[in-house]
Amino acid sequence: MPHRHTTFSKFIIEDQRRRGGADTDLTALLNDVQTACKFIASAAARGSLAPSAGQPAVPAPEPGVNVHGETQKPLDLIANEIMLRTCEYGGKLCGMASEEMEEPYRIPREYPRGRYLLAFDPLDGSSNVDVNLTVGTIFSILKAPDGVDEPEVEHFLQPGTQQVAAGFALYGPADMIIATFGEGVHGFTLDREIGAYTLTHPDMRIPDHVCEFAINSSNARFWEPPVRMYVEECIKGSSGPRETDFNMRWIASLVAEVYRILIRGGVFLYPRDARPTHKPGRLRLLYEANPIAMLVEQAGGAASTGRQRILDIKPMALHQRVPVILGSKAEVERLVAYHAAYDRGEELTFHAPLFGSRSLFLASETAALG
Ligand SMILES: O=P(O)(O)OC[C@H]1O[C@](O)(COP(=O)(O)O)[C@@H](O)[C@@H]1O
Ligand SMILES: [Mg+2]
Ligand SMILES: [Mg+2]
Repeated sequence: MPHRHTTFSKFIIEDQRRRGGADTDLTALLNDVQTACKFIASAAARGSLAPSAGQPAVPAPEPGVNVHGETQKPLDLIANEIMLRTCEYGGKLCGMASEEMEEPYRIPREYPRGRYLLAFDPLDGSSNVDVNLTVGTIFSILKAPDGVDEPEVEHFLQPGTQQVAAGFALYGPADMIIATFGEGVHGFTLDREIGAYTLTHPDMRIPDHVCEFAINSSNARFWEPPVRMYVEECIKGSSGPRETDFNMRWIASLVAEVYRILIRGGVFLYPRDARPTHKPGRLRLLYEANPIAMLVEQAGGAASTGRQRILDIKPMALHQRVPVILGSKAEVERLVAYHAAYDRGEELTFHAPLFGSRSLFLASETAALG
């Protein structure tokens, strides 16, 4: 077992040796990613204060509206610039894809190119920046197909099972990195005194016991019946079919929700819904759902769209959205079973004080979702 307080860099090298294959390119790339996260952590921690003397001035473009139609926050773009500038010159990458950039970013010709692709969400939970809540950065590392050093969109469209490493940084009361390098999930806390992420949570496992669910209930009227039924049962608690009480959480920061689930179990849902914008879901496959799904599965949980294992999805577009249901395995399997029963046209039966007196749902309900 690695020694606690082992640094992130040392852990990666030891982990590779233990698993019989040093990959200095991957180690170097992961070190660039952790350096970028330190810079973003420092920028996030300064909040509305001007950049400190020691912090590199990051000339970020003016915030606008990104490819998703979302208004960008200044920190979205500062974080994006930090990721690009910190990871582009190390010689391990041939391209990057970001939530904040419509097209892939190719490594400038003056830098050597490598065999990896990096997809990232520079700042996750952006709506929480102005209210000083936990945000993060999500990253996914893939191999570029052999011979490719001018990556096109299609080269990033690999199923999540092809990821060689994935993780997220948390910028909160403590700054952390939660990562998997293909075997297990490990948590590192930034020791601000020495400026290093050190191992504090080796081999994280998602507890099976569940008493919390996370979903944005303000969207309830748009949900499909399987999701409605699941949430209704949780809300009914010990007086309902689940015979146990549940608590609800919604932080509106995927990274913070997933970290909570890694620590104390539970389930997170951002399902597809009837709104034209959310029919395919809200979260993005390449740099949100896939890296998180790899972490969750490596920690003994499950991640599904409700109908398909997320890591098996063949991506069709760089910024593709997918429904996301993840967390403690048994809960995800329960939701998958509800979706399957529903898609077979079976009636989903529950008593619905919240949704009015109707207690039976028929497959025709799906019609509204098209
Ligand atoms: O605002 P909503 O609908 O509650 O959605 C919150 C979700 O959107 C996100 O903020 C999307 O991520 P970004 O902030 O990177 O765009 C997730 O972190 C979070 O789970
Ligand atoms: Mg995000
Ligand atoms: Mg983001």
